[in-house]
Amino acid sequence: MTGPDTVHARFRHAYPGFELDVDLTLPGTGITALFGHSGCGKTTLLRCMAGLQRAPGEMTVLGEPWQTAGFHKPVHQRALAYVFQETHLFPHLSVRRNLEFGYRRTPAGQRRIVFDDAVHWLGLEALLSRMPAGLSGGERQRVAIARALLTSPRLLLMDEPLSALDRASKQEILPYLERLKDTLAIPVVYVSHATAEVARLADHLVMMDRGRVVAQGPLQETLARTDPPFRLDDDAGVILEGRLRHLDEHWHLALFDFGQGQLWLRHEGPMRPGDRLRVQVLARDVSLALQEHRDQSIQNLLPARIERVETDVSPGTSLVRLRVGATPFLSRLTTRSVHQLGLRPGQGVWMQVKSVALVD
Ligand SMILES: Nc1ncnc2c1ncn2[C@@H]1O[C@H](COP(=O)(O)OP(=O)(O)OP(=O)(O)O)[C@@H](O)[C@H]1O
Repeated sequence: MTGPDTVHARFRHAYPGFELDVDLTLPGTGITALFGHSGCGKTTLLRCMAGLQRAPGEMTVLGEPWQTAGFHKPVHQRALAYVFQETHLFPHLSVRRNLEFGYRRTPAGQRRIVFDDAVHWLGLEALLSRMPAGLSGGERQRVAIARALLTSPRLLLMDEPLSALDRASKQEILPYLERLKDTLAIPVVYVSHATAEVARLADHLVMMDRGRVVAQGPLQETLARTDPPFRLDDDAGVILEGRLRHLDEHWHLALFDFGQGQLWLRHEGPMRPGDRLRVQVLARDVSLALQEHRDQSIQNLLPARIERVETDVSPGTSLVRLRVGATPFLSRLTTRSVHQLGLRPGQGVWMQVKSVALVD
């Protein structure tokens, strides 16, 4: 399905020993994460979308054809920005001049992003007169992203933009990317290996395996899929979105409301009631009981219904897919427990959640 509010990409391309064959329709706003093991074809797909890699197929961006059976819009005529792991800033130009380079590339009548807005969104006010060599890795990447935005793209492609940064720089830049996600009204396709990054930023997820799309959809539903090859081994779990309802200062706990239920999490850092949060609940932190046991240490106890019981990565463990209202959860149990409790689809159970992590 393609339309004025979507990005449609359909490509086939072969390298020796590798074949890309995808047909994707992505939302026209928000961040779509392209996720998958090394070598599954993420960068090749991005290059096909950009037109840098010539491949038979189709590409339509918000109703505008970039590629059809008999037409290939030249790369330089596409309103497209590409942010890489390496920033490719001009070393001899100040931050301001680097940004102006992006800005001036777009004719005045086609500019949709104001210079000062991009500077503000990426927090670059104090860096404008600096030279790239004197910037930290995170600062350089912020400049590269602002420069890309100042070309007023209709599509932003980001290929592992944080992977060259250390943990501290990643933490520094993530809030800026989050802010952009809420401000920008264009589609962003974001390649990443890191589940934490995907969990924090993406709205939509595309999982790839050996050149094929194996799952795609809204982040929460797609991350919670249990059927191979989507399964995320140790990272299997779900992401919940909701609001902070209440802070219990005495016990240093925060009550998180995901619409269909509530969970306690540790009160960390600055938080205020009403704040929107994303939290991760890993399958290994969820256990199940047939009755409501209040006489145990786990604070988070929720009634749930079993949807499916699946074999796991090893035969000794099973993955149970559940729902609390409409919200999916996963629980990793030993296969012996599944048999002893007689767990089966449709059954009502009590879900005990040992730990809930704020996605940071
Ligand atoms: N120019 C090329 N010539 C031949 N084979 C290529 C070329 N570019 C990529 N490949 C192969 O195509 C496959 C997909 O590569 P691609 O870089 O798209 O994967 P990826 O998912 O982005 O990997 P990573 O996460 O490691 O960056 C790999 O097997 C790779 O070796």
